[in-house]
Amino acid sequence: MNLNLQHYINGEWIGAESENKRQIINPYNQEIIAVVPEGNESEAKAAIAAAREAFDNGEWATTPATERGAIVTKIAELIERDKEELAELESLDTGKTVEESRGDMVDIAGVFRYYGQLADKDGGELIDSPVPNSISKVVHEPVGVCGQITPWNYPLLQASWKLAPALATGNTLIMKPSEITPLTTIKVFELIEEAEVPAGVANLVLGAGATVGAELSSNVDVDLISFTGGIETGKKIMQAASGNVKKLALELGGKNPNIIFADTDLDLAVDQAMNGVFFHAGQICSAGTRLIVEEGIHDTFVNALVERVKQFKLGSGFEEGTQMGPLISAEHLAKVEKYVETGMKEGATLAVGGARPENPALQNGFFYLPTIFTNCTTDMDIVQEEAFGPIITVEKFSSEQEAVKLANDSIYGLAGGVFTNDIAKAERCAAKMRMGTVWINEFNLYFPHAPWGGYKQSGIGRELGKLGIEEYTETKHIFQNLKPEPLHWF
Ligand SMILES: NC(=O)c1ccc[n+]([C@@H]2O[C@H](COP(=O)([O-])OP(=O)(O)OC[C@H]3O[C@@H](n4cnc5c(N)ncnc54)[C@H](O)[C@@H]3O)[C@@H](O)[C@H]2O)c1
Ligand SMILES: C[N+](C)(C)CC=O
Repeated sequence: MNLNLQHYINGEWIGAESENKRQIINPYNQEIIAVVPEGNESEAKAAIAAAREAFDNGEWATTPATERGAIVTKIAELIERDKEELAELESLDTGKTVEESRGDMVDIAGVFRYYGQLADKDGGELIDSPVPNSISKVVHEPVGVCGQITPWNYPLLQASWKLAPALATGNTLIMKPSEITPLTTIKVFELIEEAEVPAGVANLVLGAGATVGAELSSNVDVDLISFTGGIETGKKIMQAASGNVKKLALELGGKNPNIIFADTDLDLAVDQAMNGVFFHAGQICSAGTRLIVEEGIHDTFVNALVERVKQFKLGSGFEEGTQMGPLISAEHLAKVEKYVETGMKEGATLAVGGARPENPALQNGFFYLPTIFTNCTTDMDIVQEEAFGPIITVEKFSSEQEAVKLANDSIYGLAGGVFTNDIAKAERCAAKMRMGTVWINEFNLYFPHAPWGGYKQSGIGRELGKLGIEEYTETKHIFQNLKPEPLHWF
């Protein structure tokens, strides 16, 4: 593997000689695909010191935004140049199909392009000051040193949502990818180096959350922590960040409702219900795993969905025709199996799946069959909790109000969908659904221009769009008195 399997700190690749190593496993066959250094608090502290020095005494923060934007755009061009290598690395690391990874790489280059062109579009604002003979202006400045922590399901996509805006706005950063899927993040740091981002501005530390991640979250020299991952980890990071009142950006879990009205196009709704869940074996924060179906079409819809799901082809992400790869790890497979067991115990009806595949060719991978539970009720754990796998629960509703009530009965508020031909009804539902993204007659579509993030326990703040770059700025009001005179008040 032609990759710098090391940390990248202060412009240097280090760690090859480290005795602490971690094996990176291909979830399709459990083969070791790489061995990387396992960083800990000392590497994290070294990276934080490099980022602090680069921000406080370097030139990145004061580099003209146009120049920073050009460098971020250069990274996009390099990603496009190496997109096939990146896609194959991503699929090797995560098990997702290479077709999905190719789509991710297009999205990722688009994120860097979007923020590359946005970098110099915020010249601040002159305020029409109410004070005579004065100038009042508002400017946006970089936050400072940013800790960035990402999950294993979309390693480079979630990293791009953090790296691109942080660099575009003149911040310095320390990126910690998930310890189980670091390969494409390592590769993008090779491209960051090739794009000549100054040493110390962007740093990469490989390692676990409880060591490297915890240091980034608590260290007083880190000004902002941007985290994407599970709710429980997010709570730990909130606590750790409170030490120096860091700025927080949290992108957390989801249990995303997909409301199917009887007046929808059935084929469309069945097709989109699968698109909403089974990409990457359902390991998607915004997976529409909570189907809420109008009574009148429930049986027809479920039967059609079950028949389509029974045809799924599971296999290697590199094999032509594979529709679903493995789950990420043995631990995660066990978690998904536990949720299926819970669903059975709670009285849900297993309509399809509910087991590992019997295909001998898949026995070395962490495979699980696409699974659908019917006769589900909102009080069930299988309905309320994020299994983060290929499991759909189906509830019934009889009125628009009931559908929205069910959709909102959740601690989560990341995303949701509504399928109906009555657009006024769809808009009424969208207005009442308490979540950061609502799709009407679509599911799981996202692009750099629109903000992404959650209501309730699905997170704090937004990534993507203009809000995604504002997360990485502080706002300052500069007031200038043009005719200063003593007040003689005291
Ligand atoms: N909202 C979104 O945009 C979004 C996108 C992708 C994934 N997710 C969520 O991520 C979760 C799956 O990812 P995961 O299993 O990698 O999540 P996770 O919370 O287990 O780990 C995420 C990252 O946090 C690190 N980490 C773990 N403990 C830490 C600690 N104490 N301090 C600091 N860092 C720590 C991990 O090393 C990893 O890099 C799901 O809940 C999914 O919904 C959300
Ligand atoms: C890529 N995204 C954020 C839509 C789903 C992540 O799990």
